[in-house]
Amino acid sequence: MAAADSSNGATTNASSQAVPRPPPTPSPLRYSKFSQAKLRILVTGGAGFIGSHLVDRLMESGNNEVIVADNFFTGSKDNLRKWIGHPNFELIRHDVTETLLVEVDQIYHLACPASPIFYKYNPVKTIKTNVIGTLNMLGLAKRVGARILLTSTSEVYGDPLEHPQKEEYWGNVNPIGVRSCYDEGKRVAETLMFDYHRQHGLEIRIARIFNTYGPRMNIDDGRVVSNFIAQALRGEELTVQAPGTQTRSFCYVSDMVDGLIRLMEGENTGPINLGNPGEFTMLELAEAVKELIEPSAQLKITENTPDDPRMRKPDITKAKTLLGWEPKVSLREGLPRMAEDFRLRLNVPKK
Ligand SMILES: O=C(O)[C@H]1O[C@H](OP(=O)(O)OP(=O)(O)OC[C@H]2O[C@@H](n3ccc(=O)[nH]c3=O)[C@H](O)[C@@H]2O)[C@H](O)[C@@H](O)[C@@H]1O
Repeated sequence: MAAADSSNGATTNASSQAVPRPPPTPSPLRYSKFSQAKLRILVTGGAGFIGSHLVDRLMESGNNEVIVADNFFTGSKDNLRKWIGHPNFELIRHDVTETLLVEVDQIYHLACPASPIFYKYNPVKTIKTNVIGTLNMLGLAKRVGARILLTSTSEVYGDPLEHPQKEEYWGNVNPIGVRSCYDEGKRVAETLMFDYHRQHGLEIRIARIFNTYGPRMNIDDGRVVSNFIAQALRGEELTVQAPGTQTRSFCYVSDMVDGLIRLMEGENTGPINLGNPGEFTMLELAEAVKELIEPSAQLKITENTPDDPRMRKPDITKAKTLLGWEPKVSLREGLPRMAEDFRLRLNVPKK
């Protein structure tokens, strides 16, 4: 009986009452899965376009501590301004090609330039980011027992010979082309995820993201939606790359973030396509921007780049059935919201 009392700290021994108890030792694992008080979540690339919207959602829940690691190559501190100084938030300038030691429960691994002009700018660095960066994050996940989600891409399907693309399709990718640093890099990253899963039992999640747009995209990002909107607002011609009949399916960023969180929280490893199945030619997109944002805009056909996929549209049956997810925001709703953000950042008065 006495032993039980003592182990509960309820001993009546006078001498032990006289000794003050030491304060509890602060543990670096205080908020980790060992206590369940709050989830501690690492977001690599969290200062980027999709990353920063994801951070907003994770922070707004109030149940998480969020650590962002970003090298600011394409991301920006500005995207995270409202969280800097918040007790549940930390921002680390870090390049994922170097190892990182942090105690976390979940890792959203987004870090990698995603716009073709940026990922082709330093292709060796891009493939290092995808391969070494993913290896480093998997090593971290293994060490601390974290669940890890990789944002892969529709580019793993290359210039697809099946339409729409299902997750079972293995793709049609040029292994030595100018896009390969990204496409093949992400394919290897997926391979690494599954090898760590099979060999070490890691909890993995893979999202294959299709073209995503919305507020906070870099104005000079180079991708088609940001180009067309910036051009329309600046009174420039909309540069439709030839032939203009190539298609893409555009997903609004809030829908994408919702899909990523559902995938992380669910039970399926993926890969799972996340994208909006609404499919448009680039000429149709230019016409929509013209109609919704700047009716006087002119179109200009320009030269295309090598290996540009001729069509792309996700089959999202898996996301619907396994995650209960489908996009809510149509292109016609999303374009004006993004244009409003660009208008403010470009300081263009409303007409
Ligand atoms: O936005 C994305 O989410 C995707 O962007 C790129 O894929 P891509 O589809 O080539 O993106 P864009 O550079 O926006 O090109 C889309 C289409 O628009 C055309 N385009 C691009 C820019 C432009 O000014 N005009 C124009 O017609 C391109 O020729 C291409 O056919 C990346 O490679 C993907 O990984 C990424 O997921």
